[in-house]
Amino acid sequence: MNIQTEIQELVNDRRKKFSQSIDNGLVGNSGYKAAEESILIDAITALAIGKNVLLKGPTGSGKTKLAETLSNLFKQPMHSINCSVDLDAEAMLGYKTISHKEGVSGIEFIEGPVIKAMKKGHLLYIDEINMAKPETLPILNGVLDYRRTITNPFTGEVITADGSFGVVAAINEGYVGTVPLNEALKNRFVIIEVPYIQREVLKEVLQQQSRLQDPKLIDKFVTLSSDLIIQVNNGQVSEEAASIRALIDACDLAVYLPPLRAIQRGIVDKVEDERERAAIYNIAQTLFE
Ligand SMILES: Nc1ncnc2c1ncn2[C@@H]1O[C@H](COP(=O)(O)OP(=O)(O)OP(=O)(O)O)[C@@H](O)[C@H]1O
Repeated sequence: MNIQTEIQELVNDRRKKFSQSIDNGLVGNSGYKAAEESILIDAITALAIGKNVLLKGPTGSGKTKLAETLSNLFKQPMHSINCSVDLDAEAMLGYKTISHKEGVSGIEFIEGPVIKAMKKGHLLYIDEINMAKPETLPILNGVLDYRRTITNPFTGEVITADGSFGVVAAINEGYVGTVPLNEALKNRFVIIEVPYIQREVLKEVLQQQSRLQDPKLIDKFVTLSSDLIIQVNNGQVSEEAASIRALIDACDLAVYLPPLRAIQRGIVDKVEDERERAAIYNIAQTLFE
């Protein structure tokens, strides 16, 4: 068998195994539920063959949930970096500190998430990758390409990642405070789009993750979400109005408060623009009054 066929079989086996896990519900009730199966299968396949995966989607679309689900499926713990303008090499790689062991003082290096994940062959999750300053992440270029290697600038140690090391990143393009992702960085990833789930899949997620149990109310919230997504696509309201996180908040509140007030607190008031807020509230009124 030539090497290409072998790789193909490896991937097929892994896909089969994971498709079965998905079919058998091993992703679990609290796992990521995909709008289309290809999202999960492609992310699994890319990781299985050693590609870096970039999850691209709006706020509250389940990117973190998907990363956690991948970590569970691969049985690989996940180490996270949360990007911000303050992110620096120390937050990614680690830092030196004074240690006192058995009465002797010395300098110790405390490993950060990148080094830990590389050495242990775990997953590295880089959240909001486009929130970091453009000059911060290039230090990871060698980690993110075929070299899988970094020279720790604080210790001089050359680290090559364990074979099972994997990288998942998340990006929310266009969100306030983000910068366009550097091309060389983006080029090192396979892109998986993570859209908002709708209809039956959304219903399942609400049933499993929110406190709300009333099936009629859940159906109305699912319709509200579809209507909001239409408005988002028409450019009438901003993407965050359709966030599943916000919808779960509104459903949870609706167990205790009148639904319209729950929607006001959970969804409407999270949106900045006055006109958008009024548009969302009007849609909710037509469904819940
Ligand atoms: N497809 C999905 N399957 C399961 N849960 C989902 C899905 N989409 C959203 N959720 C739920 O919605 C909430 C928000 O999801 P999550 O935090 O993963 O979003 P995110 O895309 O990482 O958001 P952000 O960009 O703001 O960090 C979580 O409670 C998550 O469980």
